[in-house]
Amino acid sequence: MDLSDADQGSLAEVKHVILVLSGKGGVGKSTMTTEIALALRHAGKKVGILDVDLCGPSIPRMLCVGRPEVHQCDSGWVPVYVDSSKSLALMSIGFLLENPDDAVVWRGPKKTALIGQFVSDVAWGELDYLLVDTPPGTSDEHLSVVENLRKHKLDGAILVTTPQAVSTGDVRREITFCKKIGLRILGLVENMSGFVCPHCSECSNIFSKGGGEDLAKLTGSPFLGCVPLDPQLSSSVENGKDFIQAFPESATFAAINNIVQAVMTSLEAS
Ligand SMILES: Nc1ncnc2c1ncn2[C@@H]1O[C@H](COP(=O)(O)OP(=O)(O)OP(=O)(O)O)[C@@H](O)[C@H]1O
Ligand code: SF4
Repeated sequence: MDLSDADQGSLAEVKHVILVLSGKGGVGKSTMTTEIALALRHAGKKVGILDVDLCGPSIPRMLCVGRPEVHQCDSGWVPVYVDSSKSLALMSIGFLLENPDDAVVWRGPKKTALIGQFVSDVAWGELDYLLVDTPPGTSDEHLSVVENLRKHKLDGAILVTTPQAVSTGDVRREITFCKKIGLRILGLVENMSGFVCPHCSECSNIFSKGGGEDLAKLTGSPFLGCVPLDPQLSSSVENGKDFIQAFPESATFAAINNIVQAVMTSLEAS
């Protein structure tokens, strides 16, 4: 879609916007959003994360920013910068909620209005990539995010799944959702694919592996790669530590980095 800068509002200086989706909760969508953002920053990109997961905004905890006071400027809400170089910016719906538990009981129109405002009113400034972390599933909130982003800018979606979720069909529903609304699937990520031993770094496939890749082939979607279940990743995420900075030689970082390189190649070539 070719829009003038004025039409693109606060996303005028954002080069690429990517939605991160998952068919069900707990598959590691927020973890993947965070790690993809950190890996993009590691690759020298300016990155933003918009966390619209009203029912569980977990990115602020993963990036150790707590609940800062959010300020407004003439062009909208000022995002919170995770680092002093201002190369990673975050805006979470959790920052604006007086009581985060309230959102769970809000009715659809209130959620939809807040999401609409959120998408248009953050003063991102110049960014290479904006990742949008959504609630699990395919609901009206997703449609609202997609509709609002499409008025501005939207490249496509990364779908996160686990080997078990592939077999339950959740990810198939997600693929159908994207196809129905004409949203480009940038690719599938199979998370928690194998277990990395914290003692010897050997990766064992506890659950069946490769279902994500097969499904991607079957549905004509790109497959971006597998990320193993790694205790060091989960403890970094739980403690708000930068996994990539702490374990740059790990197989898990290599896997995340391959995914990021594939996304950059696909978007920057087109
Ligand atoms: N590859 C991984 N290795 C180890 N732990 C992981 C991995 N991916 C996710 N986790 C852990 O799994 C838990 C769930 O992850 P996360 O919160 O990212 O899921 P989610 O899909 O965003 O869930 P929801 O949408 O319900 O918020 C977290 O404790 C996270 O640390
Ligand atoms: S993979 Fe090897 S080092 Fe790790 S727990 Fe199993 S036997 Fe021990």
